[in-house]
Amino acid sequence: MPYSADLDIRVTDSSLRDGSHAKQHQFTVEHVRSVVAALDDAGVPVIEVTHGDGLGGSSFNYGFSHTPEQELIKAAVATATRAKIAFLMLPGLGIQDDIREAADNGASICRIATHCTEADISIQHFGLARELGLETVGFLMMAHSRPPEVLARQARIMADAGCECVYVVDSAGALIMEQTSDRVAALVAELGSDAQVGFHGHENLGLGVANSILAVRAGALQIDGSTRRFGAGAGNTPVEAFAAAVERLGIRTGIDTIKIIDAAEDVVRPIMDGECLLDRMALTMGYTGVYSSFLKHADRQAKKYGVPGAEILLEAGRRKLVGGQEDQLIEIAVALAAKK
Ligand SMILES: C[C@H](O)CC(=O)C(=O)O
Ligand SMILES: [Mn+2]
Repeated sequence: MPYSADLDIRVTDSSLRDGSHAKQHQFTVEHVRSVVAALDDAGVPVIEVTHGDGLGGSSFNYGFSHTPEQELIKAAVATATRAKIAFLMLPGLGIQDDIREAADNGASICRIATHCTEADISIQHFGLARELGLETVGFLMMAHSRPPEVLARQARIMADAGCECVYVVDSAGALIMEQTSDRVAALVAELGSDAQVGFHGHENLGLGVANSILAVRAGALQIDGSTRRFGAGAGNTPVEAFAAAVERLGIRTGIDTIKIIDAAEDVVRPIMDGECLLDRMALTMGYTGVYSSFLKHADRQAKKYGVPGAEILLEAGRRKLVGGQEDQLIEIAVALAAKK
């Protein structure tokens, strides 16, 4: 079933939210204006703008923002001519008043993320978002860590709470091909016409585009990516590569492929601190199933304690850490330093 009369699927660009991790949350109003203008002109229908860890993420644990995220949201809304502006929130980090403020500032899509076994903590937030007239999206994070039937039950909780599209979120970039499509298919079967299904990929095993195409074939109607892969870990599914590939497959996204290729090179790349690399650290995360947002935290602790960052991540994988347990990376680094 197509997404709408003129789109087969809808793409959300997350470079101004997932890319916030790679930028250590140092986005300025100017960065937001330039990226939103370019993506909007290229026909990207949804652009997500928030601290990497969502509303309220600016903190000692996750990293302080350069500019308050509500200012960034306002700048995005003022710049976009066609694109809708989305924001992310993790219940417990952000609070309900943050959702109200983002709605007042003109954002129109509320994306609520929970660990993939904790959907019940999103119920009141979806209720509020719907009351405010916002479109709703749910994120089941670290989706590689649970089988399709568990995710489907969690998706049902979100849909019943008012979520209009539940995403399989491959936070660790650890899903491989059919592991993606089986999860998406399970959600599609569970939700039927009650809610759409989406997929959010990371590139830690280099499979973002392939996994996203398989997600579409399994029935996903919304796909996330980041232009120039500007996201946590090795980054997200590159929007420009995905747009090019699916255009060749006859799948309509509404994105002008040449314009988004240009935006990646001329607008997004210059504001990145560096490319999001498929290097030892990122591969370790994909291989062992570690939350992509841990990359910069592990990097910092590795430097501080003089221990290998990849070893911190390996231990994080052994411990099966989830988002919110960033402080354990410090403990791991201290223990590794003591062993040395
Ligand atoms: C808060 C996380 O960065 C959300 C996300 O993009 C993911 O889990 O992946
Ligand atoms: Mn992500």
